[in-house]
Amino acid sequence: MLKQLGHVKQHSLRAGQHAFPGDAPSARRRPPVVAVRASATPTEPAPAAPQQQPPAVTLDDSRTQAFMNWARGPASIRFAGVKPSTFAGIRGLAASSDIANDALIVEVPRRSAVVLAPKQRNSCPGMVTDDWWKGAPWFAKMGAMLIWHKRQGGQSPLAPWIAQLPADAGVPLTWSDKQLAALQYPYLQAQVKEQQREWSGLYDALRSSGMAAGAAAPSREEFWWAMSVVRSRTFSGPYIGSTLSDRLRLAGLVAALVVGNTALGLADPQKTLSAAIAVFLFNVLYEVILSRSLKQYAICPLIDLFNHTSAAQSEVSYNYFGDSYSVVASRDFKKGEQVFITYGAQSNDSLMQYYGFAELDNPQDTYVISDMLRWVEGFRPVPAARLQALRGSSLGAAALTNVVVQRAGFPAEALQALRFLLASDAEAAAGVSAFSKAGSTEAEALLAEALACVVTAELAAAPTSLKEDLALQASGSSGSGGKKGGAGSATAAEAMALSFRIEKKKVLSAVLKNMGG
Ligand SMILES: C[S@@+](CC[C@H](N)C(=O)[O-])C[C@H]1O[C@@H](n2cnc3c(N)ncnc32)[C@H](O)[C@@H]1O
Repeated sequence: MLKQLGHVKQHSLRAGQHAFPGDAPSARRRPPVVAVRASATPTEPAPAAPQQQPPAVTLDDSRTQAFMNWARGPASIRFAGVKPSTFAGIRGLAASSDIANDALIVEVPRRSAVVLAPKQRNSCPGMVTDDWWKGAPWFAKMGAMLIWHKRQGGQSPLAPWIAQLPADAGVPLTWSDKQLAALQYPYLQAQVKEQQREWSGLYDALRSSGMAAGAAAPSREEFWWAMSVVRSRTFSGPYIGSTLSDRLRLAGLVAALVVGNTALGLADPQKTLSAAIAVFLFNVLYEVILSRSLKQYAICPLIDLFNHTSAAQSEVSYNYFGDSYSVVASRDFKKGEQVFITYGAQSNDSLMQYYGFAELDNPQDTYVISDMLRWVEGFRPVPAARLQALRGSSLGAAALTNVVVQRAGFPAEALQALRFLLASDAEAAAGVSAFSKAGSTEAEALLAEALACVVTAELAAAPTSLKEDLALQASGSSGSGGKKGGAGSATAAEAMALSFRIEKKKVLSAVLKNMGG
């Protein structure tokens, strides 16, 4: 085993999109949840039964061998106890020997990672213009960096890592409308359409004014591939402006100035020393403060082979003293087991959109009801004046749009809006603000009935039931007769869409169960 990191200053990094709250669909921000019935104790999702892990099949194709030789050779990646393997066809890292809790498993020096620091200069010289670089979002810059390295071929110091990247990230971004429809989930379908528009815009901007003179533009497929790879493999965390060696250099420089000043008799030695200490401390404190607000992004070869489970506790950390990224085991692993890390608390919506898979019984999963008002109207027509009053209130109709439902219940704003809509004219005269808390037993019973109707209607609107989907999955078919193939193929997309919609329907069924329905 490599040395343990217990005493070393570390900063945890998170999977890419977490760093950008503005990037994250609002659905990923979990609102406070309110049980739909005051009397009902919301049941937490039952702890998932330990799942039978598929056996590890060691990967020893020539690309993997070249990559591992590069990792332990020129890239100076330190690793112990893990090896690339597949598990039911999915590549990941298996324990090659027993691993003890707290053991350092992988450590990647910064120079062997693809890193984007704040205000980093154009890192694709001769390929993109400085103007494009300044205005592009982080994942487009890192995508351009991947393409830049790819174009360097064998000249790139990262060539063996680039060569073994997946040819298709398998995310819904590139799915057909039919495949997107198989998600049976309007919220994510809308998110993916929005992403397609955004990424098309980024590509058009790159083509129209972003390429340096004489450089050929990548194809749209290549640019989207690079950005998808980036979004599914990047971790982000606080940015530390200087490494330890930078700081030691600064301390050396300050010390030299003090000695020089004193030797030449230019100033009072006591004052010079105080000023030097102040300069050094200011520099250190400035960077500590800076590191809280600035982010760095990193794709770390080998670490990027860890798959995710929300049950794992290991995260990627930046190790300041070693200027490296590392992963430490958060429990014991037996030889042959898959070693997972966590990409952070993520619902299946973001796992599906940016990583192309849905986690079974994901405790972080939610269900976003795009248009709750539609189902409320089905339960009981809402007078136009009442709706008008809701729209004009501080809550607004947004309280019933993209409503994030957790297994334990509905968000407080949706409940408040619904109580207001269901109230009698006399009660509603008090205004929306009077409905933030539970009302009379009868009013709450009516609310629970309306919510059960909403959930049932959302489930019924899906073309297939949970039972049918489970039967389809058990039969080994994804239901559309797509052609067979690996990740990114029609069959893989349909199988992913099927497992995703099963998980979504399980969330809604749990909501109904928690309501006593
Ligand atoms: C950081 S990479 C992990 C290594 C990846 N499996 C590979 O072969 O390169 C993230 C990608 O791995 C896959 N992945 C990660 N965790 C997974 C899981 N629990 N189930 C299925 N696929 C997973 C997804 O395709 C995701 O986009």
